[in-house]
Amino acid sequence: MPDVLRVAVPVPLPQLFDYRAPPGETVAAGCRVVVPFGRNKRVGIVVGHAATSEVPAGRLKTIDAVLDDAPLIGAELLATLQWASRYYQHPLGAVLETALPVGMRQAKPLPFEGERALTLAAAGRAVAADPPLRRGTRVRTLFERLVDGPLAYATLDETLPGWRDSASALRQRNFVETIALSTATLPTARVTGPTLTDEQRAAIDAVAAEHGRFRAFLLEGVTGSGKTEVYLQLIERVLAAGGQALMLVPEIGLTPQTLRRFRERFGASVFALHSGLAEGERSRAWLAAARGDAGVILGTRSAIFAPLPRLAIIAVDEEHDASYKQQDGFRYSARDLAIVRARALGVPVVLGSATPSLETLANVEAERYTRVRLSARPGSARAPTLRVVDMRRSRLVHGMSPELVTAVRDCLARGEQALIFRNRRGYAPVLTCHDCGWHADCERCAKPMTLHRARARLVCHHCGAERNVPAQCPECAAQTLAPQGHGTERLEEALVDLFPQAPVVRIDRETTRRRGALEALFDSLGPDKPGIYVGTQMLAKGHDLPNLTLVAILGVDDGLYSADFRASERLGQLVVQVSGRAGRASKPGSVLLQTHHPDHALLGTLLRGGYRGLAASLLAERRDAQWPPYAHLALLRAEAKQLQQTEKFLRDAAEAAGMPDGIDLAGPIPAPMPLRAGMHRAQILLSSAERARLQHFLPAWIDALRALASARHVRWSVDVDPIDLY
Ligand SMILES: Nc1ncnc2c1ncn2[C@@H]1O[C@H](COP(=O)(O)OP(=O)(O)OP(=O)(O)O)[C@@H](O)[C@H]1O
Ligand SMILES: [Zn+2]
Repeated sequence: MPDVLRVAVPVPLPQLFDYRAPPGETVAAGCRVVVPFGRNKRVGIVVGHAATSEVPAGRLKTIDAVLDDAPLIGAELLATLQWASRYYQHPLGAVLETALPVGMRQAKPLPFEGERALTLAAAGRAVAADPPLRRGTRVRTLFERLVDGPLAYATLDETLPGWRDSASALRQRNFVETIALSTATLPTARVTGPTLTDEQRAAIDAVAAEHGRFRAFLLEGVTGSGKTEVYLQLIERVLAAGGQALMLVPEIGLTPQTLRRFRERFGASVFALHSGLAEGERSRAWLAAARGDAGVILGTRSAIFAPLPRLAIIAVDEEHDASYKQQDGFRYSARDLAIVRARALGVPVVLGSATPSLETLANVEAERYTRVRLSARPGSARAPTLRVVDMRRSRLVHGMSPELVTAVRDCLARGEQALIFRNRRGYAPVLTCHDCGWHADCERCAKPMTLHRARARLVCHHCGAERNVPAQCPECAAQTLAPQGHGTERLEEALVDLFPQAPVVRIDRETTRRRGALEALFDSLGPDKPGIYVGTQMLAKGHDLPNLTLVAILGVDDGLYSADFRASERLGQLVVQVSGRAGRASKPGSVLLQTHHPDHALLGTLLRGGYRGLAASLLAERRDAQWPPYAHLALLRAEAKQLQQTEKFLRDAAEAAGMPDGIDLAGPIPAPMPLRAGMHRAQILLSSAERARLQHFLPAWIDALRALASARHVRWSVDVDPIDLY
């Protein structure tokens, strides 16, 4: 009778821990248990059983409590987590720590499973016909909405921003109360979708034909072609058949529109799952998924670990997006795990993008994935025209060429909206002294600090260090300190100056810090008024702005000459995605790309062949150079206070590696940013034509690294399938 439980405990140690089950009890894999751990108690997950343990019988401890009667994590999810732990070389306990919401990791009863909703209380219902509330006020609006029945908090968040203040006013008069509804009883607001285009219908049919079978699809649809509509209708079919759907998006905060569209279509069975949620809400969504109450989980990266017993389809929108890869701790790719889970479950998975990653395109080329296409925008909308503006001979106005300024003026005169894209927040990327050439650098990163003028601070965008703006040059005492270059803050100032009549809305991390700020900014300009958006890549993602017809792209030049192997791919994706915001409805859109390098090969390829042309040429380059997707990488990063410590560790690591068969080992080499936040950084890059060779090699090597004396003085990590070498 095997009575040893193998338990994963959320600690950064690679092994499982053995415990004895309480006498006479069986505890299934996937259940949470409370275990004594050192001097503390921990909540762990039972991963398996064994007949015997290496721990001597006398020292084998018994678990304190079993928290779940039935497994909280089903067999498929547990298997996926174990696979991910092995593949990404990260301890299973720590993997579980990433996968489970905090609420699930506590030795507490599970939070209640209902959905919080606001409803009229008895006093409110009594006056429902003629409420004593002034007409046209927000309080009255909220009240009137509730007359039709209870509304979930989530629905109110989507449809009545700021409703909480009105709710407290109503609560004071005992007109409303909060109740917990099971999701099944919540009224759903159903909106039907548009008539599909032939291509959309073909895409849906192709995927739906694989219901109940694993198959990976690339939904390659130009920007604005209606990919979201394809996901929505596929999910509709899955729900009708009693299944659940998992939909991953890069960042929910950036695209509140998406959540709104899902809620309109599927009502309260849609649960959002992302890091911006309060802990209680996260747990609630997670449990609703686990119990099968949630029909759709719409979430960011970590939602890939949602337990979904009836999962029947997975969709990953903007699959090329870097946010799917976690960049610290457990460095998994949610996009890749979507494939792993879909295969384990035997369900279709759809990766969608207008600018697919080269990995995914290579998988299509190798016939592992099936491509379905949306080649045009629905209705009268056309793809925008792209033109390169040569800055070399023009006299710039606040960093903008006269051509660009004219185009913005014309756009506003037509009553339309323009988007000025610059991927640099702050006022100016550098502050220099005109007399002696001094510039303000971060001492801990040896890189220029960005001037934030409104806050009157210099900020390092690499480590977050801040300081006051000096009144005079610290080197030569001249009073000639001047900002160099243009960030979004400075462009905003310039645009207000140039176009005093037009509203200018800046969208970047500074202006959207508060919850709901992004939506408020979009609302402030509204869908029809003429005006200007200026901002960073936050503006590149998924926004659907019908009156936006001009996109101006500034400052891509850094990206043209970056050393990172993925820089060209990323730049192409960014340009195409930002461009895709123009002309999405009936009016035609145009894009101006301002550069000092109009003859650069990348721009030429992009202009002539679009993203597909660029991707084909980049794939050929990667094949020649044996870079991913034609090779597989693992990166050992190390950093320490002293350079010698980093170097010593990496030399030892290289020695421990020896000369593994079929694996190229490059390094130790300095990291692209050799100094960051005061730490000296370097790395070793492993590369192999065969994934299996790396997978075979890494575990023993990592064990050896853990045992190195020099490892004690450094922070190190191994990144499997790194998306950059930064
Ligand atoms: N069949 C259709 N008929 C009419 N309008 C449609 C149809 N399908 C989608 N649309 C509309 O077209 C616009 C773009 O669709 P959607 O946002 O789904 O595109 P997308 O491919 O996801 O775009 P992107 O990748 O650029 O974010 C939306 O306003 C959507 O409502
Ligand atoms: Zn710094």
